[in-house]
Amino acid sequence: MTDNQQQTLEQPTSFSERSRSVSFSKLLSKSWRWNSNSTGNGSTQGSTSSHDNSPSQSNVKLTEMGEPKNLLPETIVTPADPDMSSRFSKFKSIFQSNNTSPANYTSTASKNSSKQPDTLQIETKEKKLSNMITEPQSPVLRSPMHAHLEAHYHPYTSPTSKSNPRSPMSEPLNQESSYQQQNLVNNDNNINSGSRKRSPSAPVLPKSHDISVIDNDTYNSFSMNSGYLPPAALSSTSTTSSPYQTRNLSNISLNDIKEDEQVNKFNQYKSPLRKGSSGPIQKIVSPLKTVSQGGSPNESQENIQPFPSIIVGLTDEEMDEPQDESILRNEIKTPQLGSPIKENKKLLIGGNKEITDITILDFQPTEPPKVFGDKEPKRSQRLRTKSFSNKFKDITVSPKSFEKVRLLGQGDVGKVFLVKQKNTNRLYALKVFSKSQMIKRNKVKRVLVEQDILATSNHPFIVTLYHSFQSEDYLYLCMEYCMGGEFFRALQTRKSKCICEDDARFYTSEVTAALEYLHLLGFIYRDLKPENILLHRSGHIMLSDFDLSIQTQDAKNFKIKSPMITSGHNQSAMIDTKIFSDGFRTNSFVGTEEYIAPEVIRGNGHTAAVDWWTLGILIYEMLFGMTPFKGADTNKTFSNILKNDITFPNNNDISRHCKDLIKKLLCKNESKRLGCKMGAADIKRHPFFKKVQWSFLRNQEPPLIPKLTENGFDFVATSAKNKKIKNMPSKKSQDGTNTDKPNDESKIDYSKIDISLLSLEDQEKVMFDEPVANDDEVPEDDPFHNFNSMSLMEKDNDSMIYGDNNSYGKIAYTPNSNRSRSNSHRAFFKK
Ligand SMILES: Nc1ncnc2c1ncn2[C@@H]1O[C@H](COP(=O)(O)OP(=O)(O)OP(=O)(O)O)[C@@H](O)[C@H]1O
Repeated sequence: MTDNQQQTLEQPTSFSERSRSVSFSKLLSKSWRWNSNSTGNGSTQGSTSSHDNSPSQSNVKLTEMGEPKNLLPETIVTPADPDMSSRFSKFKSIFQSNNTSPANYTSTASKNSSKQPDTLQIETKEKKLSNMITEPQSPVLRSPMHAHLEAHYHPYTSPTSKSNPRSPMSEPLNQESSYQQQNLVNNDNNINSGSRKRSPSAPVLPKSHDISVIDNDTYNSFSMNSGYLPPAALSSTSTTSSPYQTRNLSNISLNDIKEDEQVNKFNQYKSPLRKGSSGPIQKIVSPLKTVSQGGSPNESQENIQPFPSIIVGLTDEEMDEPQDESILRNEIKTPQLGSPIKENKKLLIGGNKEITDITILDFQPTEPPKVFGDKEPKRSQRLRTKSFSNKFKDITVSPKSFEKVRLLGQGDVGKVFLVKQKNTNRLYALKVFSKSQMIKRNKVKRVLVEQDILATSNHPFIVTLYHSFQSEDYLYLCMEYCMGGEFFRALQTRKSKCICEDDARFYTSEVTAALEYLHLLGFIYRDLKPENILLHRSGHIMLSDFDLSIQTQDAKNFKIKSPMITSGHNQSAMIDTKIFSDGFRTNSFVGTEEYIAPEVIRGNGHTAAVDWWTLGILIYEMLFGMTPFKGADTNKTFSNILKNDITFPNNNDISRHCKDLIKKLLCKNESKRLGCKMGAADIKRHPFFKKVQWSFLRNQEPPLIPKLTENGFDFVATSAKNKKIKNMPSKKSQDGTNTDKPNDESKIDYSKIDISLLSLEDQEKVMFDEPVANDDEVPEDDPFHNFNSMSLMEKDNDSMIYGDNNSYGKIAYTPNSNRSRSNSHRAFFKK
């Protein structure tokens, strides 16, 4: 299809107004509490949804689940505990004060948790329950996201920020708002097309929410009181009339981080979708003990589970079978290193009969030899003992090794900077997370997952992690700089906001390969969307942003010796990737509104099949410039996702095979969806990909090549300007005194500085000035102890060198004229 032809496609009218990109996940990290004093009011602050499909307009008033510090702000104060004398004690204390649920984080944290918060927690929950029963009307759903957003975008007018001064987010978020606006400007500068703005990472939400949710003839009706939808789903059922809702929220990623609670609810409730279901149908296991740092502080005592708990779905027959308890706990009884695991038939491989070719080796690390005797540093072995750890060595850089070039993007707890390594001139994308923000918003486990996936991955279509390290106040992930930025932006530069089928096939095949790889490692990505696909300077894709992903099993313990190779296809071997997540379900509410799979909305647990659903939406969006189920509001979108059949704009240019692929990926029944049998292999075998040479994907000519425009960012000038600022900013210690010291790091005691009191500009300076904290300096009871600091071996470094054709400049995307001739196996060998 030519570009001109593309212009004839139906243009979605609302699309130009749509802005998107934020993951709900980033915002719904906390649970909810019933708050009769909530500032929100459905009748006064925004109309409730008139969603006509709602059978039960049950309304409730919820607010962010009170962290203890919300209720008792004084508990935030760093306690004068002699055990907390380390530089990290302030985070430990914040962490502990946030952590009311002992099992959620480290054992030490739990030991130190006071009883008071727990009591409050329980009382709050009881109140919530009783209110749910007794208070029938006028609910307003208020979430941390609302508070965040109102403060974020309307710092002067936000009722939340005014009336809820104890919100942990108000102050920092108000600070952030200007930054984000600035960031928006930066982002806008990056593209020539201004037709559809990308929202920053935090969306504006309406001030009131209608809790009525999707009525679905096919899938039953639910209401708030049914408890079927997780709070995140409910929260996202936004109304449209709030003055605060200045942009569409459809691409906010959803994430109720409280996976443990979700799991428990899920475990207890009887799904209306399961005919004949008469009791709990899942068992909970927690195979990821290594990632057990996170979790919500808001769990009730009885719901305590180490994160992330994974639901293992068992069939009814399986439920009747007596289960070996150790299997249910996912324990692997393998006495010797390297011994094949015998007959661990169910949980490892989901009872799939076809997996007999798989031999799984136990890579459970043995105790590392103690070369230091008693003085062995107490550093975390989380990543160091993984099979891929020989890719890494001890950290070789620190924040000071980098010089900021510019801000690339911003999430709610992290900022991504383009940086230049001072001594090598290499360019990187440095993602910097504020520790205090992560603790306050329960994102600790998320960043560990992200680090895990990035460190584990070694794939051409997954962004490379070069260094990860921490300072006292920040965590750093130093990644390959993807010069082409977001694929979303590249799409926006096309006149029709879409690309032709052939080009879509290219991107789809690369995304499929990346998902296949992730699934092979046991990860479910869960947040596929054009915003999370970055473009390498070559034009190939790079998946990024893994903080919503989940590991379905502890992949470090398994290695495929002889993977099942499927036959019958005309080219490269197909691996059954589904076995790596087979039988696992998790019920977090994660994803992005327009991309979210029906099973996630239903709150019925989901599997790796959600990634194939999102792939279907992605293909659709690439081809038609809009997503297929977008509604006027979130309710409608969810309703459409659950009920509507897929329809295509009237366009004959899209082939039958392509439509068939989309239809099969967007099958609402996940057990019939393409990919449900053998994962990626099912997708790769679809006729749409008939001509795709899977083994040669990275040698194909990409359709769009990012090119730097002439008027690139003037790094030299900026750099000179930065150097003029010689002194460190004025700093206030936590007791309020001005430390006002010059930029002499040896004299700055960072442990006494409350970074959040600094201006954003000054915070950034600290980001690039703090000394690195080596792993053995981070106490075992520090919430970030398990964030390993490591550097990739130099030989693997393929990052861009600063100065290569203004590699920091503005980007344009040029169609690749070589593409049509070169995308074949033969053309590759002719070169
Ligand atoms: N490796 C990279 N190269 C170039 N740009 C990047 C890179 N990583 C991230 N970015 C930019 O920074 C933005 C934010 O990054 P990322 O999505 O990882 O952060 P986040 O906090 O998870 O944000 P979000 O809330 O949008 O998911 C991205 O949308 C992208 O524009």
